[in-house]
Amino acid sequence: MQLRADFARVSVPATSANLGPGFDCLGIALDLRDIVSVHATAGPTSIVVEGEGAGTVSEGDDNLIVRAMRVGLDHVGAPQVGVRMHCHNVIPHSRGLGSSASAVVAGLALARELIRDAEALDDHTILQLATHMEGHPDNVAPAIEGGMTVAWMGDDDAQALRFEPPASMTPTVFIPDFPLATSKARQVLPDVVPYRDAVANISRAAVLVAVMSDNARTVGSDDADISRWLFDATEDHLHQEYRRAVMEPSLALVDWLREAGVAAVVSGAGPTVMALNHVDDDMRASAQRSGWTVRSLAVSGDGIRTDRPQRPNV
Ligand SMILES: Nc1ncnc2c1ncn2[C@@H]1O[C@H](COP(=O)(O)OP(=O)(O)O)[C@@H](O)[C@H]1O
Ligand SMILES: N[C@@H](CCOP(=O)(O)O)C(=O)O
Repeated sequence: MQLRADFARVSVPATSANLGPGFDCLGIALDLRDIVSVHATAGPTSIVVEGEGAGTVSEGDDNLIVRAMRVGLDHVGAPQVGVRMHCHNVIPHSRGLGSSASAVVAGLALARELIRDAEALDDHTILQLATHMEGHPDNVAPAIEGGMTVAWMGDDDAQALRFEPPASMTPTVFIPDFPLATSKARQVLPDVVPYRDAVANISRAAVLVAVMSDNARTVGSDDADISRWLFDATEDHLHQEYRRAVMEPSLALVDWLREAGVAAVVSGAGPTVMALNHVDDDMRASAQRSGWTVRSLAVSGDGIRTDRPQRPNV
């Protein structure tokens, strides 16, 4: 496979996985984007990181975006190139907002922009490669396609359905000042769970998809507003409680918000907390006083965005 271009720029959204009961399955894209540009050069790798991760993420060939880009180029048999990369990062790292999935998807999307036959790295192929790198498909699916996604592992490959959540939905995220690596938050999960917990999660996750896809109605009721089920639909028994010990403040915040009727969940593997329905000003202010960064983020209808500027500025 030959290269088509020697410059590419893409942006990829933050994502929030699980949404409570949909462990390793449900995800939503949020309107917070990392922008990455790359020059293919003959020289050695050089990376400039601005914003999140500046001074901490690798600026060499083991940088996650570069690794993903190389996976993409290898997959299609394209030549490896020297890399001059610029990263403008706004997605917080190790906070449960899918920064690593966004980095992986950005690298693969950059590879697609550089090669002659973009179809060889279509969204389905990027979903496979990115899921393989991440280990689970729930963040990468909305990072690629935007909106809300249901992703699962088939016998051989990852699959995902995408749909548009209600236009009125603007999640609120509560971002703490402490990080938690996803790998660490996965280590505390049990190998087996009680049957009744699995059943509870299946029902909640199914209700959540119905509520979010905005075309369901309550059986035996004339009330067309099903958003009142959002609270029940975000109840989880599979991962959040098991993770309490590694993010006590996050679970305490979830408890506090839920006691007030807010449909709050741990975002991804935490430690960010996300609320799917309204959070009043007093609650926001109170959380802020306790050190949480509180932001309302619209759902991003787009996943990967590609920008083909006239004059590259790497
Ligand atoms: N934009 C990026 N560029 C390079 N590496 C990144 C980037 N974003 C995330 N990473 C890597 O992924 C790690 C965080 O991944 P993870 O623990 O899965 O948390 P999360 O994906 O929830 O933010 C960072 O410490 C960093 O090594
Ligand atoms: N299903 C995963 C989601 C991890 O999301 P992240 O944003 O924390 O990387 C999990 O719960 O481990």
